[in-house]
Amino acid sequence: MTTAPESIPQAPAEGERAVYDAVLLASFGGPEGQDDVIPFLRNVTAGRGIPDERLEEVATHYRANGGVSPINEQNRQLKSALEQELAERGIDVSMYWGNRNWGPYFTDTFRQMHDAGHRRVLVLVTSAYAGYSSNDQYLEDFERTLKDTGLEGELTLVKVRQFFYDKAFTHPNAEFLAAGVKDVRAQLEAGGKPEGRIKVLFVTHSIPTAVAERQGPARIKEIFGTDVYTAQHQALADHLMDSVEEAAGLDHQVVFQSRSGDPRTPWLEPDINDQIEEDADSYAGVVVMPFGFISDHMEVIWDLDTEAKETAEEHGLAFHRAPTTGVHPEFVSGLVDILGEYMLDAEGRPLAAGEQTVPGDWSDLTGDGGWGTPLEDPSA
Ligand SMILES: CC1=C(CCC(=O)O)c2cc3nc(cc4[nH]c(cc5[nH]c(cc1n2)c(C)c5CCC(=O)O)c(CCC(=O)O)c4C)C(CCC(=O)O)=C3C
Ligand SMILES: [Fe+2]
Repeated sequence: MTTAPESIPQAPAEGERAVYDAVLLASFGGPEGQDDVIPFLRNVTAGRGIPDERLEEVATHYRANGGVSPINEQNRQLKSALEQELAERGIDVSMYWGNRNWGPYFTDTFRQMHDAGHRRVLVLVTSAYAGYSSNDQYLEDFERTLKDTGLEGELTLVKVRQFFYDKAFTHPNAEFLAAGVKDVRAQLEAGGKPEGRIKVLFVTHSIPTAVAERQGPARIKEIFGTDVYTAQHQALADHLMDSVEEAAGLDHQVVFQSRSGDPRTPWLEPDINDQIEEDADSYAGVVVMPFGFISDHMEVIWDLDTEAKETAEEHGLAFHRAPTTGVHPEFVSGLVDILGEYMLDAEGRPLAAGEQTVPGDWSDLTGDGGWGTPLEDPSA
């Protein structure tokens, strides 16, 4: 079992505990109609050497869904659920929403917040893990947006910590795992294979191995024997398997989806489809846990509900795709607890606190020597 002896979350840094007047929900963004699809994909891949054939292929995933990604509607729902939870707790703060790749863009949201008189903004990013795409790239976006809007020195932004190790994220996922195992057991029973072996596949977004290798700190690489991006997922997967009774004795593995970029550039493996194929002779069913994501956006519904499901069916495996945290009540209230670690009341006390459930020292999960050029095209 790969667990660190100490449990240390990332604490708010000096000066990050303050009185805030706005909370920004910061996300990826997605197209909302057929005409948006290609401009959106160009925004996502700007200057990063994703081949046109790959863009065309990804476009078909969106086109099959009317050119609409579910992600924006999911973020609207998360924003209103957070607003409701904040109001119920009497926390007086205005909520905003902005995206990296589609409207409402950060530039518009930043101006809107400033026009409304807000100066100290607490930022919640819709990614549970620390990594270049899920953390640092957002910080780069915020810096560029402050420059572009001339709001440097006017708006102060503080991004809250990652939360894959917090009850906000682990409790709903534990519930999903238990339900998934029960469902696959029921499917096997109904199919006359009650003794069939079940495997739990924990799936997350692949990233280039070179980007993963640049991330520190070294202590985590030593404990887990892998890169820090994978280690965060491994720690949560192990924790869920340990804490969910229904999953006792089952095999599990962290696998990856949605690789892109130049085919010659190595990305983290195995791909979920390859792993399902490899496991087909040894197992009767799979529980797929998309715990790399917080909502059922396009990458989840395409790569898992379409592709991975087909792969499993081709090989006669029972299949269950677990939900993502979405607007699960424990997720929403747990996120407000985490926001509350940073927000001080009139007496200078934090309004709330999250709770670390995955053991380990998860402080300071950044790129050790800088990220370099994370996604350079080897053919360039
Ligand atoms: C780690 C990670 C997360 C998880 C953390 C997080 O949640 O933030 C994530 C989330 C998402 N990725 C998404 C969509 C896309 N990602 C792409 C491309 C890429 N993702 C990468 C990494 C990640 N991505 C990387 C290293 C690339 C290569 C180029 C680049 O660095 O940009 C591309 C380009 C086309 C292609 O797939 O090649 C698209 C369309 C959507 C929206 C889905 C929707 O519309 O519902 C979401 C939430
Ligand atoms: Fe992505």
